[in-house]
Amino acid sequence: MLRLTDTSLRDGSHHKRHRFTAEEVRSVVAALDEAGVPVIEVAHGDGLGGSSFTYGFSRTPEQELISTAVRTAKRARIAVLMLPGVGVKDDILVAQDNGASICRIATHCTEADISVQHFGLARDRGLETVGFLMMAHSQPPEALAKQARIMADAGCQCVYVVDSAGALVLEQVADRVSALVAELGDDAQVGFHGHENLGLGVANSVIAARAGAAQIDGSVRRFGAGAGNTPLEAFVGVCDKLGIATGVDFFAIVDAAEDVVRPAMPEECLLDRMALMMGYAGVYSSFLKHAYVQAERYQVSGAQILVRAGERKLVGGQEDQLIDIALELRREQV
Ligand SMILES: CC[C@H](O)CC(=O)C(=O)O
Ligand SMILES: [Mn+2]
Repeated sequence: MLRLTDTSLRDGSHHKRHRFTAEEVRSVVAALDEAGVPVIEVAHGDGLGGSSFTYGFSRTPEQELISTAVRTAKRARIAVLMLPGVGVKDDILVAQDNGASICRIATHCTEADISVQHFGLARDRGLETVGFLMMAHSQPPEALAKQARIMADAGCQCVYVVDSAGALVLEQVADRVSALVAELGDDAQVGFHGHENLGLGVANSVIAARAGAAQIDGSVRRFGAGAGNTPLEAFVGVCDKLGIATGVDFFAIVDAAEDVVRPAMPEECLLDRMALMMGYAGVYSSFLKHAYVQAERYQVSGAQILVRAGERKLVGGQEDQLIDIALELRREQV
């Protein structure tokens, strides 16, 4: 059975500018759990420890949201995400004390070696582990496979091809997933995390599953960064039609999307000009809200900021360079 993880309470945190309340987490977890979603990720959008001036402060401490999710879920397991350097190892331990049982460690897709001690710690503590190779469009399949090997050797049980920019197109997903499957064999599973910036989340996820991915991420109602993530309810429906078992009830997840998750969203995640630029230029989806802020502050085009961010090949953590780009555009205008 394909294992699905809903990321709306983590990736959706970017779209909501990290303003989740405990009540929203309770109602979303209850609805997804009832629909049979097996894993629900909860954390600040930028992972454990992300609440900061750089990334935006959480309205509710993330550990409180995690323990609320754990207390609410009857069957689903609660996962957390952390980026080494944004969070620290103690954050993982606190999340485990609060009941999280899956630890997802994310690095830029050329930097897997910074995750080694985190996977070691998580496995020593009995946590299930997942690795995120972010911005996977930026590296060829063979290079990604080598990075996946580093994670698997460190104790990662499933390495994800993470299309952070929503820039991968069909075969590009298949090639990357297949390369990881070939490299990892029985040592670790492979997963896929998509974004909708070119409107391909569901198609890319089907292709990933056909190429051997055993775990797929999505967010109900696309509630995620950029144009959002693969809409999980649509993906479940497509899987039903293709005969791919997910264990999730299509009708229940559609109701959850409409009646519970949508009211928790500030607005729909749009496939608009800014989102399309990210997919086209290969920009980290979580830069979207930061680009809006700098475009407004310096009165320049947000789309142009994103196009230049793609040209500069910025990676997560370089949000401040959006300010440099905005200033550059401003100087050119003057
Ligand atoms: C900041 C972490 C990032 O949002 C992880 C992720 O979901 C992605 O790279 O797509
Ligand atoms: Mn994402």
